[in-house]
Amino acid sequence: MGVSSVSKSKVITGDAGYILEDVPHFSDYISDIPTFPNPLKTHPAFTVVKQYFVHDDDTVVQRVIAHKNSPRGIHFRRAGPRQKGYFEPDEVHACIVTCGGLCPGLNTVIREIVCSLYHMYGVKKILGIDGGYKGFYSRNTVPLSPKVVNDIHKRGGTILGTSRGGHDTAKIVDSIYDRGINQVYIIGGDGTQKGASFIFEEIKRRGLKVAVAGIPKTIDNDIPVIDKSFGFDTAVEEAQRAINAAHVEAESIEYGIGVVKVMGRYSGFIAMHATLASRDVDCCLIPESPFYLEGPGGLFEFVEKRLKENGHMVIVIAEGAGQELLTESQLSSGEDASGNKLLRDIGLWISQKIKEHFTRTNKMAINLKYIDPTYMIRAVPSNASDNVYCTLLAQSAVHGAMAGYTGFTIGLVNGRHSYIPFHRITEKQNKVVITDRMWARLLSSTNQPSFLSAKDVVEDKGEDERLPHQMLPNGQPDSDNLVREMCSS
Ligand SMILES: Nc1ncnc2c1ncn2[C@@H]1O[C@H](COP(=O)(O)OP(=O)(O)OP(=O)(O)O)[C@@H](O)[C@H]1O
Ligand SMILES: O=P(O)(O)OC[C@H]1O[C@](O)(CO)[C@@H](O)[C@@H]1O
Ligand SMILES: [Mg+2]
Repeated sequence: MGVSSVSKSKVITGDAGYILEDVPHFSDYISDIPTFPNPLKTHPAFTVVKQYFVHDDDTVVQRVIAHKNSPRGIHFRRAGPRQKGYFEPDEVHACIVTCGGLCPGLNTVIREIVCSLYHMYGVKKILGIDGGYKGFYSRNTVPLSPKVVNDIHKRGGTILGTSRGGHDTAKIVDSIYDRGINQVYIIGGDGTQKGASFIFEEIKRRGLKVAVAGIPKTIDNDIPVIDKSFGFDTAVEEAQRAINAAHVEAESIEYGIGVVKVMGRYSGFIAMHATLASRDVDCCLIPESPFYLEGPGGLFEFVEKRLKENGHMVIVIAEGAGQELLTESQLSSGEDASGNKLLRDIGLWISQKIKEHFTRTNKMAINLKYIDPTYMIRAVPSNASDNVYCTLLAQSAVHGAMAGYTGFTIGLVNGRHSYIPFHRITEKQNKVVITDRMWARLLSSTNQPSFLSAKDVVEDKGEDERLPHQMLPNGQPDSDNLVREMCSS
């Protein structure tokens, strides 16, 4: 097969400002590649469905709000089954790997990739890679079949195991080649998808007919472009249990304070949504919204006020919040095996600070209970809606690989499953935009201070410096977040 070079990003333009940010396809770098009719054409479940196959020209718009004269804007290729296949079922040798932290729904995605390959396309050779990326070159593989994965969606975690670090592109691609694998399904967060992109580039460089499909996973919901990541709904639901417990503890005792820490290294989505869902939370602290403790408009003043008014309060804090308050020596040093910065337990820190404040000022005898449910939230099986979401993600990934697409991540864009080029989801992180309506809704629901105006005066920081994530490098507002915010309005 002939190998030709392809440009890094595949952009196709059309009339009226239409832009398609397309994903790579085997035909971009392998010539004379044979095609086959999609076996779903004769599958009893699908033959009755009108227009089951996605039209080759179907694309999904990124920004749904448009003005009369606005350009049509960025689109992604619509996911789904194609008439033409680039693999014969018995030629396929697929593998699945899970990397990074745990997230509800991992097992459901594994299960549904296996079942879609097996039951829809008749693929029988499917392997699990044990223990994340390093498992490609340091562990034995696990044979997967519908029987093996039948019940796994009822369990938290990942039956394949996961890990951080150990991404060695050359060794991984050698292992893929040596094992004769030609479809690689990679489930993981931003780091994992960066790793998947390197694997794809190396496979393309070697001219191999191997499809690389990413399924984005992150409990923090910090992957851009997509509407939300799987497991996020489950995490928010599970966080309610901890918040309820904190509320029960706090309201049962005089001047009770419940502090709950949830995950969210750089993005406060779990904290924000759990707060909005609960209505028992008095104050939500997230990484995107700097806060301060002392003085007018500070956290201590608000805690005192709320305790005087209600006799108790609940604080939800994301693990990455308040890092700017820690001194150099207080910041946890070191990184995990993937190079992610290790964070100090901010929930414990803030609890101590509040206790010290009330002891020092002798204003009221508070009773503070600190609950850290972070790993409990992550370890549960996915709820019903996440299960359905995981199923569709898995099916879309399989349809894409069978149709010869590669180097893509599958994701929901404005409610439609789409194939998104890796670079679009790895180039930045999705964050809560605190000047958007959703954060305003939270502030109006908790009636907590925004902590902004006083800080502006004290530190006189420009908006761009304080909230760099709100602007793209070109100075334009972050349209991904605008879209998301608009969708939620
Ligand atoms: N820039 C990178 N290039 C290549 N591989 C990477 C990169 N970043 C991370 N990886 C690899 O991806 C895997 C998972 O990365 P990481 O631990 O950062 O988790 P993640 O996928 O971001 O998930 P999460 O942060 O949601 O837990 C690791 O094996 C790591 O070596
Ligand atoms: O499993 P570990 O290494 O403790 O990772 C914890 C991190 O993983 C995540 O759950 C997902 O990135 C973060 O919220 C959290 O900071
Ligand atoms: Mg990550």
